[in-house]
Amino acid sequence: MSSSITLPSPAKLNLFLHIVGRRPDGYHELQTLFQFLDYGDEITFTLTPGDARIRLEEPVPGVPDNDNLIIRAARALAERASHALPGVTIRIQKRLPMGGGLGGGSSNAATTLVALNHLWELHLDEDELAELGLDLGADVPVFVRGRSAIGEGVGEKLTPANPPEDWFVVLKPDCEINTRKIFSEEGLTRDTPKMKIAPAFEGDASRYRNDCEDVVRKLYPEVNKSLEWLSQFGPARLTGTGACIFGRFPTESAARIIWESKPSGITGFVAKGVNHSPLHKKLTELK
Ligand SMILES: C[C@@](CO)(OP(=O)(O)O)[C@H](O)COP(=O)(O)OP(=O)(O)OC[C@H]1O[C@@H](n2ccc(N)nc2=O)[C@H](O)[C@@H]1O
Ligand SMILES: Nc1ncnc2c1ncn2[C@@H]1O[C@H](COP(=O)(O)OP(=O)(O)O)[C@@H](O)[C@H]1O
Repeated sequence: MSSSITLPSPAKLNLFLHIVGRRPDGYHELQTLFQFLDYGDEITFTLTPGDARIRLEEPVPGVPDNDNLIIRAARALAERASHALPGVTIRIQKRLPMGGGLGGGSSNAATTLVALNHLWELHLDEDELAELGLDLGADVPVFVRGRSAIGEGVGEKLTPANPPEDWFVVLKPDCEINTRKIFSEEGLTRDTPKMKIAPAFEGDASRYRNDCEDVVRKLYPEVNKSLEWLSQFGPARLTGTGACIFGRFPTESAARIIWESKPSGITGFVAKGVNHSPLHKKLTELK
Protein backbone atom coordinates (compact mmCIF):
# COMPACT_ATOMS: atom_id res chain seq x y z
CA MET A 1 0.00 0.00 0.00
CA SER A 2 1.20 3.53 -0.76
CA SER A 3 2.28 5.42 2.34
CA SER A 4 0.93 8.74 1.07
CA ILE A 5 -2.60 9.74 0.22
CA THR A 6 -4.29 13.00 -0.85
CA LEU A 7 -7.98 13.32 -0.07
CA PRO A 8 -10.69 15.99 -0.36
CA SER A 9 -12.12 17.68 2.71
CA PRO A 10 -15.37 19.08 1.35
CA ALA A 11 -17.59 21.88 2.60
CA LYS A 12 -21.13 21.34 3.84
CA LEU A 13 -24.17 23.55 3.58
CA ASN A 14 -27.03 23.58 6.07
CA LEU A 15 -29.83 23.78 3.48
CA PHE A 16 -32.06 24.60 6.44
CA LEU A 17 -31.39 24.84 10.16
CA HIS A 18 -34.16 24.82 12.75
CA ILE A 19 -33.55 25.20 16.46
CA VAL A 20 -36.16 23.03 18.14
CA GLY A 21 -35.10 23.12 21.77
CA ARG A 22 -32.31 23.20 24.28
CA ARG A 23 -30.61 20.39 26.21
CA PRO A 24 -30.06 20.67 29.97
CA ASP A 25 -26.34 21.33 29.28
CA GLY A 26 -27.27 24.43 27.24
CA TYR A 27 -26.56 22.92 23.81
CA HIS A 28 -29.24 23.63 21.22
CA GLU A 29 -31.21 20.83 19.61
CA LEU A 30 -31.39 21.16 15.87
CA GLN A 31 -33.10 19.81 12.82
CA THR A 32 -30.86 20.56 9.89
CA LEU A 33 -30.36 19.33 6.35
CA PHE A 34 -26.69 18.77 5.49
CA GLN A 35 -25.53 18.58 1.89
CA PHE A 36 -21.89 18.41 0.73
CA LEU A 37 -20.30 20.59 -1.90
CA ASP A 38 -17.83 19.40 -4.55
CA TYR A 39 -15.52 22.12 -3.25
CA GLY A 40 -13.26 22.23 -0.23
CA ASP A 41 -9.81 21.76 1.23
CA GLU A 42 -7.39 19.03 0.23
CA ILE A 43 -5.22 17.12 2.71
CA THR A 44 -2.14 14.98 2.05
CA PHE A 45 -1.09 12.39 4.64
CA THR A 46 2.42 10.87 4.39
CA LEU A 47 3.48 8.14 6.79
CA THR A 48 6.94 8.61 8.29
CA PRO A 49 8.24 5.22 9.46
CA GLY A 50 11.04 5.77 11.97
CA ASP A 51 9.57 9.08 13.15
CA ALA A 52 6.58 8.65 15.47
CA ARG A 53 5.47 12.29 15.41
CA ILE A 54 2.06 13.44 14.18
CA ARG A 55 2.80 16.81 12.60
CA LEU A 56 1.50 19.44 10.23
CA GLU A 57 3.95 20.48 7.54
CA GLU A 58 2.78 24.08 8.03
CA PRO A 59 0.38 25.48 10.62
CA VAL A 60 -3.06 26.74 9.58
CA PRO A 61 -2.81 30.54 10.08
CA GLY A 62 -4.46 31.56 13.34
CA VAL A 63 -4.83 27.99 14.66
CA PRO A 64 -2.17 26.66 17.07
CA ASP A 65 -1.22 23.11 16.04
CA ASN A 66 -2.39 21.63 19.36
CA ASP A 67 -5.88 23.09 18.78
CA ASN A 68 -6.01 22.12 15.12
CA LEU A 69 -8.81 19.62 14.57
CA ILE A 70 -6.55 17.69 12.18
CA ILE A 71 -3.97 17.07 14.91
CA ARG A 72 -6.64 16.44 17.53
CA ALA A 73 -8.37 13.89 15.27
CA ALA A 74 -5.09 12.10 14.48
CA ARG A 75 -4.18 11.90 18.18
CA ALA A 76 -7.64 10.66 19.16
CA LEU A 77 -7.38 7.91 16.55
CA ALA A 78 -3.82 6.96 17.52
CA GLU A 79 -5.00 6.43 21.09
CA ARG A 80 -7.28 3.67 19.80
CA ALA A 81 -4.39 1.64 18.37
CA SER A 82 -3.09 -1.33 20.31
CA HIS A 83 0.35 -1.22 18.66
CA ALA A 84 3.01 1.39 17.83
CA LEU A 85 2.12 3.39 14.72
CA PRO A 86 4.33 5.16 12.20
CA GLY A 87 4.17 8.94 12.47
CA VAL A 88 2.52 11.09 9.84
CA THR A 89 3.22 14.42 8.18
CA ILE A 90 0.09 16.25 7.08
CA ARG A 91 -0.14 19.00 4.49
CA ILE A 92 -3.35 20.97 4.05
CA GLN A 93 -4.37 23.10 1.13
CA LYS A 94 -6.92 25.40 2.75
CA ARG A 95 -9.64 26.85 0.54
CA LEU A 96 -12.56 27.04 2.95
CA PRO A 97 -12.90 30.22 4.99
CA MET A 98 -12.76 29.70 8.76
CA GLY A 99 -15.81 30.55 10.80
CA GLY A 100 -17.82 30.47 7.61
CA GLY A 101 -20.50 27.93 8.49
CA LEU A 102 -19.06 25.61 5.82
CA GLY A 103 -17.76 23.16 8.41
CA GLY A 104 -14.13 23.36 7.27
CA GLY A 105 -12.59 22.40 10.61
CA SER A 106 -15.05 19.53 11.16
CA SER A 107 -14.49 18.29 7.62
CA ASN A 108 -10.71 18.37 8.14
CA ALA A 109 -11.16 16.29 11.29
CA ALA A 110 -13.34 13.74 9.45
CA THR A 111 -10.95 13.45 6.50
CA THR A 112 -8.13 12.85 8.98
CA LEU A 113 -10.05 10.10 10.79
CA VAL A 114 -11.01 8.36 7.54
CA ALA A 115 -7.55 8.74 5.93
CA LEU A 116 -5.52 7.56 8.92
CA ASN A 117 -7.89 4.70 9.70
CA HIS A 118 -7.02 3.56 6.16
CA LEU A 119 -3.26 4.32 6.18
CA TRP A 120 -2.69 2.95 9.68
CA GLU A 121 -4.89 -0.09 8.83
CA LEU A 122 -6.85 0.26 12.08
CA HIS A 123 -10.13 -1.13 10.66
CA LEU A 124 -12.41 1.00 12.87
CA ASP A 125 -15.91 0.89 11.41
CA GLU A 126 -17.98 3.94 10.41
CA ASP A 127 -19.90 4.01 13.71
CA GLU A 128 -16.66 4.02 15.73
CA LEU A 129 -15.17 6.81 13.62
CA ALA A 130 -18.38 8.88 13.87
CA GLU A 131 -18.37 8.44 17.66
CA LEU A 132 -14.73 9.54 17.90
CA GLY A 133 -15.59 12.47 15.62
CA LEU A 134 -18.51 13.65 17.74
CA ASP A 135 -16.09 14.37 20.61
CA LEU A 136 -14.30 16.79 18.27
CA GLY A 137 -17.39 18.60 16.97
CA ALA A 138 -21.09 18.14 16.25
CA ASP A 139 -20.58 18.32 12.49
CA VAL A 140 -17.82 15.70 12.30
CA PRO A 141 -20.11 12.58 12.16
CA VAL A 142 -21.91 13.65 8.96
CA PHE A 143 -18.56 14.20 7.24
CA VAL A 144 -17.34 10.79 8.47
CA ARG A 145 -20.45 9.06 7.12
CA GLY A 146 -20.34 10.97 3.85
CA ARG A 147 -24.02 10.99 2.90
CA SER A 148 -26.37 13.98 2.85
CA ALA A 149 -28.60 13.73 5.87
CA ILE A 150 -31.02 15.37 8.20
CA GLY A 151 -29.22 15.95 11.47
CA GLU A 152 -31.09 15.95 14.77
CA GLY A 153 -29.90 16.24 18.36
CA VAL A 154 -26.87 18.49 18.01
CA GLY A 155 -26.51 17.16 14.48
CA GLU A 156 -25.26 13.66 15.33
CA LYS A 157 -28.51 11.72 14.82
CA LEU A 158 -28.45 11.33 11.07
CA THR A 159 -31.19 10.24 8.67
CA PRO A 160 -29.99 9.97 5.05
CA ALA A 161 -31.58 12.51 2.68
CA ASN A 162 -31.57 13.13 -1.07
CA PRO A 163 -32.02 16.84 -1.72
CA PRO A 164 -31.65 17.89 -5.38
CA GLU A 165 -27.99 18.24 -6.41
CA ASP A 166 -28.29 21.87 -7.44
CA TRP A 167 -25.59 24.43 -8.11
CA PHE A 168 -24.77 27.06 -5.52
CA VAL A 169 -23.26 30.50 -5.45
CA VAL A 170 -21.57 30.71 -2.04
CA LEU A 171 -20.60 34.18 -0.84
CA LYS A 172 -18.34 35.00 2.10
CA PRO A 173 -19.23 38.38 3.57
CA ASP A 174 -16.20 40.05 5.09
CA CYS A 175 -16.64 38.92 8.72
CA GLU A 176 -15.91 35.87 10.87
CA ILE A 177 -18.74 34.62 13.08
CA ASN A 178 -18.26 32.79 16.34
CA THR A 179 -20.77 29.93 16.71
CA ARG A 180 -20.86 30.27 20.51
CA LYS A 181 -21.78 33.96 20.27
CA ILE A 182 -24.76 33.27 17.99
CA PHE A 183 -26.05 30.44 20.20
CA SER A 184 -25.89 32.70 23.25
CA GLU A 185 -27.90 35.57 21.69
CA GLU A 186 -31.07 36.37 23.61
CA GLY A 187 -33.16 37.04 20.51
CA LEU A 188 -32.39 33.68 18.85
CA THR A 189 -35.43 31.63 17.80
CA ARG A 190 -35.26 28.45 19.87
CA ASP A 191 -38.79 27.06 19.62
CA THR A 192 -39.38 26.06 16.03
CA PRO A 193 -41.79 23.10 16.10
CA LYS A 194 -40.12 19.77 15.50
CA MET A 195 -40.90 18.22 12.12
CA LYS A 196 -41.44 14.53 11.66
CA ILE A 197 -38.48 13.42 9.57
CA ALA A 198 -39.32 10.90 6.88
CA PRO A 199 -36.44 8.71 5.69
CA ALA A 200 -34.81 9.90 2.43
CA PHE A 201 -36.08 13.47 2.77
CA GLU A 202 -36.33 14.92 -0.74
CA GLY A 203 -38.38 18.02 0.08
CA ASP A 204 -37.81 21.55 -1.08
CA ALA A 205 -35.35 22.90 1.50
CA SER A 206 -36.05 26.50 0.49
CA ARG A 207 -39.47 26.16 2.18
CA TYR A 208 -37.60 26.02 5.49
CA ARG A 209 -35.45 28.58 7.32
CA ASN A 210 -32.20 29.04 9.07
CA ASP A 211 -33.20 30.13 12.59
CA CYS A 212 -29.85 31.90 13.09
CA GLU A 213 -30.42 34.16 10.09
CA ASP A 214 -32.38 37.00 11.72
CA VAL A 215 -29.89 37.40 14.57
CA VAL A 216 -26.88 37.20 12.25
CA ARG A 217 -28.40 39.76 9.82
CA LYS A 218 -28.91 42.19 12.71
CA LEU A 219 -25.40 41.74 14.15
CA TYR A 220 -23.51 41.64 10.84
CA PRO A 221 -24.66 44.23 8.27
CA GLU A 222 -22.23 42.69 5.74
CA VAL A 223 -24.24 39.43 5.84
CA ASN A 224 -27.53 41.32 5.55
CA LYS A 225 -26.31 43.21 2.50
CA SER A 226 -25.04 40.08 0.74
CA LEU A 227 -28.31 38.23 1.45
CA GLU A 228 -30.34 41.13 0.08
CA TRP A 229 -28.24 41.10 -3.08
CA LEU A 230 -28.33 37.31 -3.65
CA SER A 231 -32.06 37.02 -2.84
CA GLN A 232 -32.87 39.05 -5.94
CA PHE A 233 -32.07 35.96 -8.03
CA GLY A 234 -33.81 33.23 -6.02
CA PRO A 235 -33.87 31.66 -2.56
CA ALA A 236 -30.77 32.60 -0.55
CA ARG A 237 -29.85 31.43 2.93
CA LEU A 238 -27.26 31.50 5.67
CA THR A 239 -25.33 28.24 6.27
CA GLY A 240 -24.80 27.17 9.89
CA THR A 241 -24.22 30.22 12.05
CA GLY A 242 -22.69 32.01 9.06
CA ALA A 243 -20.96 34.00 7.81
CA CYS A 244 -21.35 32.33 4.40
CA ILE A 245 -24.58 32.54 2.45
CA PHE A 246 -25.71 30.56 -0.55
CA GLY A 247 -28.11 30.89 -3.48
CA ARG A 248 -29.43 27.84 -5.29
CA PHE A 249 -29.51 27.46 -9.11
CA PRO A 250 -30.60 24.61 -11.37
CA THR A 251 -27.52 24.72 -13.65
CA GLU A 252 -23.87 25.67 -13.46
CA SER A 253 -24.26 28.33 -16.15
CA ALA A 254 -27.15 29.99 -14.26
CA ALA A 255 -25.00 30.08 -11.11
CA ARG A 256 -21.95 31.42 -12.97
CA ILE A 257 -23.92 34.29 -14.53
CA ILE A 258 -24.91 35.51 -11.06
CA TRP A 259 -21.40 34.87 -9.69
CA GLU A 260 -19.88 37.05 -12.46
CA SER A 261 -22.23 39.90 -11.57
CA LYS A 262 -21.51 39.94 -7.83
CA PRO A 263 -20.57 43.27 -6.24
CA SER A 264 -16.83 43.92 -6.14
CA GLY A 265 -14.98 42.95 -2.98
CA ILE A 266 -17.09 39.87 -2.14
CA THR A 267 -15.28 36.54 -2.17
CA GLY A 268 -16.75 33.06 -2.46
CA PHE A 269 -17.14 30.34 -5.09
CA VAL A 270 -19.54 28.37 -7.29
CA ALA A 271 -19.99 24.68 -6.42
CA LYS A 272 -22.33 21.75 -6.97
CA GLY A 273 -24.30 20.21 -4.13
CA VAL A 274 -23.57 16.47 -3.89
CA ASN A 275 -25.25 13.81 -1.78
CA HIS A 276 -22.18 11.58 -1.62
CA SER A 277 -19.08 13.12 -0.12
CA PRO A 278 -16.13 13.66 -2.50
CA LEU A 279 -13.98 12.21 0.30
CA HIS A 280 -15.62 8.79 0.12
CA LYS A 281 -15.76 8.88 -3.67
CA LYS A 282 -11.99 9.43 -3.89
CA LEU A 283 -11.22 6.80 -1.26
CA THR A 284 -13.30 4.20 -3.12
CA GLU A 285 -11.41 5.01 -6.34
CA LEU A 286 -8.08 4.54 -4.54
CA LYS A 287 -8.96 1.21 -2.92
C1 LIG B 1 -24.16 25.45 13.82
C2 LIG B 1 -23.49 24.31 13.12
C3 LIG B 1 -24.52 23.65 12.15
O1 LIG B 1 -23.94 22.73 11.29
O2 LIG B 1 -22.40 24.61 12.31
P1 LIG B 1 -21.35 25.81 12.06
O3 LIG B 1 -22.02 27.11 11.84
O4 LIG B 1 -20.44 25.85 13.27
O5 LIG B 1 -20.60 25.36 10.84
C4 LIG B 1 -23.03 23.24 14.15
O6 LIG B 1 -24.10 22.62 14.78
C5 LIG B 1 -22.06 23.75 15.19
O7 LIG B 1 -21.66 22.68 15.99
P2 LIG B 1 -20.22 22.59 16.69
O8 LIG B 1 -19.17 22.43 15.62
O9 LIG B 1 -20.28 21.58 17.75
O10 LIG B 1 -20.09 24.00 17.29
P3 LIG B 1 -18.95 24.59 18.19
O11 LIG B 1 -18.23 25.62 17.41
O12 LIG B 1 -18.14 23.51 18.83
O13 LIG B 1 -19.88 25.26 19.31
C6 LIG B 1 -19.50 26.39 20.01
C7 LIG B 1 -20.54 26.64 21.08
O14 LIG B 1 -21.83 26.91 20.49
C8 LIG B 1 -22.86 26.41 21.32
N1 LIG B 1 -23.66 25.39 20.61
C9 LIG B 1 -23.14 24.71 19.55
C10 LIG B 1 -23.91 23.78 18.87
C11 LIG B 1 -25.22 23.55 19.33
N2 LIG B 1 -26.02 22.65 18.74
N3 LIG B 1 -25.72 24.23 20.39
C12 LIG B 1 -24.95 25.16 21.03
O15 LIG B 1 -25.42 25.79 21.98
C13 LIG B 1 -22.18 25.80 22.54
O16 LIG B 1 -22.09 26.80 23.52
C14 LIG B 1 -20.78 25.48 22.02
O17 LIG B 1 -19.81 25.47 23.04
N1 LIG C 1 -8.20 22.47 10.60
C1 LIG C 1 -8.96 23.52 10.93
N2 LIG C 1 -9.49 24.28 9.96
C2 LIG C 1 -10.30 25.33 10.27
N3 LIG C 1 -10.59 25.72 11.52
C3 LIG C 1 -10.07 25.01 12.52
C4 LIG C 1 -9.24 23.89 12.27
N4 LIG C 1 -8.90 23.38 13.44
C5 LIG C 1 -9.48 24.14 14.39
N5 LIG C 1 -10.19 25.13 13.84
C6 LIG C 1 -10.99 26.14 14.60
O1 LIG C 1 -12.37 25.92 14.33
C7 LIG C 1 -13.05 27.16 14.15
C8 LIG C 1 -14.28 26.95 13.25
O2 LIG C 1 -13.83 26.73 11.99
P1 LIG C 1 -14.66 26.13 10.78
O3 LIG C 1 -15.05 24.71 11.07
O4 LIG C 1 -13.88 26.32 9.54
O5 LIG C 1 -15.92 27.05 10.74
P2 LIG C 1 -17.45 26.75 10.89
O6 LIG C 1 -17.63 25.83 12.09
O7 LIG C 1 -18.07 28.08 11.08
O8 LIG C 1 -17.88 26.11 9.64
C9 LIG C 1 -11.99 28.08 13.55
O9 LIG C 1 -12.25 29.42 13.85
C10 LIG C 1 -10.69 27.57 14.18
O10 LIG C 1 -10.38 28.29 15.36
